[in-house]
Amino acid sequence: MKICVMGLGYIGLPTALLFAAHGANVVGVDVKQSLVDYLNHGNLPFKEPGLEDLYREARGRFCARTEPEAADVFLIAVPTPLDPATKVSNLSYVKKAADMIAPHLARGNLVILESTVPPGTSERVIIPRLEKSGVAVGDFLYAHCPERAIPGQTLQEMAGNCRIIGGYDRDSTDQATSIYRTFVRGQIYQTDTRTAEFVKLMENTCRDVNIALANEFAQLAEECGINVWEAITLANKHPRVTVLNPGPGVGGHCIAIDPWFLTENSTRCRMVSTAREINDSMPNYVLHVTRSLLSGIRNPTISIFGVAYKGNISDTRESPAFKFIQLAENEGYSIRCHDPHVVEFPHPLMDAVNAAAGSDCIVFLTDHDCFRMIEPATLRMRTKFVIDARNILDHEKWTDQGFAVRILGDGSSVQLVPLDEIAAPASLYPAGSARSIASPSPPSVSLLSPNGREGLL
Ligand SMILES: NC(=O)c1ccc[n+]([C@@H]2O[C@H](COP(=O)([O-])OP(=O)(O)OC[C@H]3O[C@@H](n4cnc5c(N)ncnc54)[C@H](O)[C@@H]3O)[C@@H](O)[C@H]2O)c1
Ligand SMILES: CC(=O)N[C@@H]1[C@@H](OP(=O)(O)OP(=O)(O)OC[C@H]2O[C@@H](n3ccc(=O)[nH]c3=O)[C@H](O)[C@@H]2O)O[C@H](CO)[C@@H](O)[C@@H]1O
Repeated sequence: MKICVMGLGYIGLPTALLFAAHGANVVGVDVKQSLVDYLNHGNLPFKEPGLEDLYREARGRFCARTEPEAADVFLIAVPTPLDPATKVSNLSYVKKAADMIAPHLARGNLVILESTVPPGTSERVIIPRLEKSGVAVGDFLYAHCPERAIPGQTLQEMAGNCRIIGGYDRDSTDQATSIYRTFVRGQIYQTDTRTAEFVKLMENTCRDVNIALANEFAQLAEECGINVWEAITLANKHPRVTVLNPGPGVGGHCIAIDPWFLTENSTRCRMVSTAREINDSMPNYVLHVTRSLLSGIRNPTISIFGVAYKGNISDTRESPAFKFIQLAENEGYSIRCHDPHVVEFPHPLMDAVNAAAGSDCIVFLTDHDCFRMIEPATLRMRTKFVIDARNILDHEKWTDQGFAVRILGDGSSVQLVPLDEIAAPASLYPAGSARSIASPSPPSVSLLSPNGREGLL
């Protein structure tokens, strides 16, 4: 069997290699000549556990090209971004991919759309473009098979997760099912194309709404003076409750985007757009917390630890760090960035020691495991503030080194400071002192460590 995979990114490349490693002859197509050359020289453009081994297994049955060619199966995995101005899906890449396939399409071929699209896109947009080949749908087979693997565990999930296959007709659904069966170990559920499109968007919208709820709980907890992390742990003891984790915002290529795809044609959506609004406002909230800590410090510098959109990956797409940095720079803060996983970022990336040197506050935006290993004693800060927006640190380790730690959602560590208790200017205290955080003008909050004793402002 010959499969032509359109788009060799985070989804298309692993999918192409999985098919090739399981016996298919795969032509991977990407419009980026440089990527095609890079792959054909044996290189991989991004890291993902198991991908190098898979590439070795696929060797001999995978090649990269810039143009499609005749095949039994065409699989589309090109981007479907959101237009930032209109919050409407940009379908130009899937349209182009369908147009590129059409001249090679023959009776009996199967076309699979893996890209995430608004409900109805297959019938209204993709199939009519494929029919320009002169072959009618029904004579070629068509299925939407949304991809649901999570970055960081892509290969494991592509093979192990259950799949939804939405065929144009019975034959399309069954053919697509048997093709995925070559490497999918999970259950395969069959449906129609429009339902498959809708299910994919529902899944990510459900997660977005639940994260928004957690983010709202975090802000409420701060107002109530309690620790949301403890409260979530306790609430989750209930057999029918699962509260997710609050954080500095929702990033990535999917969760921040797909809810808009679901609602773009509707006039009835309230909860979905409110959830988006809450999650999109979290960088503002973290900056608001940062601002209240740094008020009164002259020419303050913020060190951002973690610019990837989530822990232990290098992907920065839609990362909350972008908004936080832009807002902070617009307010005049100097910014330094550190992220050991990320290779390319518009802001210069430094090692931890340099990113923290002379800084006034470290803001942990990403939950990389390696951040837990940082030794605070090695960091030479001007003012020892830490904001843990993911609740990942060993807070006692940091407070022992004189840092005042503010945990997102921990209202038990935030107290109003009576004016006569405001600390003296930072410069009066030696570096390393737990009381080295101060301002000539009063900050509105003070900090206690989780045990309420150390790191007091
Ligand atoms: N990344 C994820 O975690 C993930 C998970 C589930 C679903 N998805 C969906 O899968 C689709 C692909 O996402 P991705 O993350 O792999 O994108 P990506 O940006 O990593 O890769 C897409 C690739 O397609 C190429 N391309 C663009 N137009 C093309 C064309 N006409 N012909 C051939 N190649 C073309 C681009 O050059 C790029 O290399 C999107 O719809 C996305 O929403 C992504
Ligand atoms: C339904 C689902 O699971 N879909 C997954 C999702 O993959 P993802 O990597 O985008 O998803 P997340 O890990 O949820 O991260 C998103 C952002 O939310 C933040 N976050 C997360 C959990 C939390 O409790 N609190 C948070 O604040 C996190 O830091 C990050 O910024 O979409 C893919 C493409 O469609 C799917 O294929 C994949 O199955």
